[in-house]
Amino acid sequence: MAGKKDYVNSGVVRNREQIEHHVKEILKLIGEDVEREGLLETPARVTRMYEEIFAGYEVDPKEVLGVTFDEQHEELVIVRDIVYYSQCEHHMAPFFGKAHIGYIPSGKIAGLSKLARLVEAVTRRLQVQERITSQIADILTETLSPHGVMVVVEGEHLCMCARGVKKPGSKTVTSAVRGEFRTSAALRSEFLALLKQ
Ligand SMILES: Nc1nc2c(ncn2[C@@H]2O[C@H](COP(=O)(O)OP(=O)(O)OP(=O)(O)O)[C@@H](O)[C@H]2O)c(=O)[nH]1
Ligand SMILES: [Zn+2]
Repeated sequence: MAGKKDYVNSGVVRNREQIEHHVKEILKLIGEDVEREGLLETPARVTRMYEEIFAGYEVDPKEVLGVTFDEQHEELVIVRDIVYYSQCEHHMAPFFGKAHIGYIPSGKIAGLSKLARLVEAVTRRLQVQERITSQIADILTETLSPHGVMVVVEGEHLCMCARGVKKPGSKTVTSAVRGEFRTSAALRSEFLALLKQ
């Protein structure tokens, strides 16, 4: 089912009425007037937004890489600057940034768009950045059996900007290395150098 179209969270669609009801209750509990004009449609809007931002639950990330091609290119492939939006599982606040994926194929390559779809599948959920990073690396390793994988994810977390410690502009960078990237500092440097170009 994954990979060919953009997904909505059908669980959210099925439970639309209940979610709308609970959003309305929260609005009341924070002291809002749910009858004022600007808020009348808000529970429905929030629910429609959940359909999109939690669409990843509908996608098996491994299936996204179901279509691969046999190709004897055993050199570094990088897709960088893949923009993602996710929700922190601690506060349900957005975090967003860019994911950079590099791998060295071993006879099998992935369609380039599928790497971006993989990022979508793992980020459109409640997440932590570290797990996003390692899931991408592990799923690529499992599905393509490449010589190596390196993933770098950059993120800005609104739960650290708008509230709490209030440090806007701080960036979190996470990386995951698998296979030959683990043992070769030269490969890791090549990947990082190509990210800067
Ligand atoms: N490691 C990691 N931490 C995250 C991520 N997103 C949010 N957090 C952190 O999750 C932690 C939750 O800490 P708690 O002490 O339970 O929650 P809190 O009282 O709201 O913490 P503060 O944000 O420090 O006010 C915070 O330190 C957040 O910065 C993430 O992707 N990775
Ligand atoms: Zn948070």
